[in-house]
Amino acid sequence: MTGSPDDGDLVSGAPKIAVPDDVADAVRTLIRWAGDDPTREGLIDTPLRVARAWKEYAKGYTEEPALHLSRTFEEVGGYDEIVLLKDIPFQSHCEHHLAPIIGRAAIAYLPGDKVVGISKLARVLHGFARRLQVQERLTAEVADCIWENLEPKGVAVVIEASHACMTARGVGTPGVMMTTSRMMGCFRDDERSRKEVLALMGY
Ligand SMILES: Nc1nc2c(ncn2[C@@H]2O[C@H](COP(=O)(O)OP(=O)(O)OP(=O)(O)O)[C@@H](O)[C@H]2O)c(=O)[nH]1
Ligand SMILES: [Zn+2]
Repeated sequence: MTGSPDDGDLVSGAPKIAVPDDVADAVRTLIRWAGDDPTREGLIDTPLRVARAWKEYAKGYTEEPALHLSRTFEEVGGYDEIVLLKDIPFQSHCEHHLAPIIGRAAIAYLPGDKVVGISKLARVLHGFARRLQVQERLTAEVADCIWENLEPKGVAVVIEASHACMTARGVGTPGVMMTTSRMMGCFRDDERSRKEVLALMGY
């Protein structure tokens, strides 16, 4: 593979991965298309930075989020109520414009026999968020992953996010938030359970 693994003047920050020449060229083309000169000093290293940044934004493609749920605990002192992690910040990118989606998620489940370390719920969210997404699919993927792997009695996922494709361009509506939810099991079928989980989430 051709590319630039150890660019001398990019010495700080995260370890530098090699960037294939065609990827850097694509960024140069985009800069030129945007109206600037990719050979001017301030933009010389930008193609490498952008390419590496995209590997971070898209880190989810290199992981299988379900694996975060493989270590479960079956003995949690008879706890059989809702477990909720809320206000989980996340970042994603919309698949239509490659623009940032910045939001917060609330993820709840009513355990069956399996309970998972609480950080794992956020790991599952990030595993799906660090891909090109639409918010509806992100919401569904997180809920389905928990449903299939923890076999709980219910799963509820609510995501609120701001889409830069709506705030920084296009319709131009800063501050507008999109809300999506997915309810499964008791949270879908039983109105009291759904009300309880939504109240715990603050809705
Ligand atoms: N349902 C949904 N739509 C999204 C999401 N992210 C972006 N969009 C929308 O995707 C649509 C793409 O519409 P197009 O008409 O193909 O693209 P566009 O001409 O750039 O549209 P505008 O954003 O209205 O300028 C836009 O309405 C976006 O607001 C998302 O997560 N879910
Ligand atoms: Zn978009």
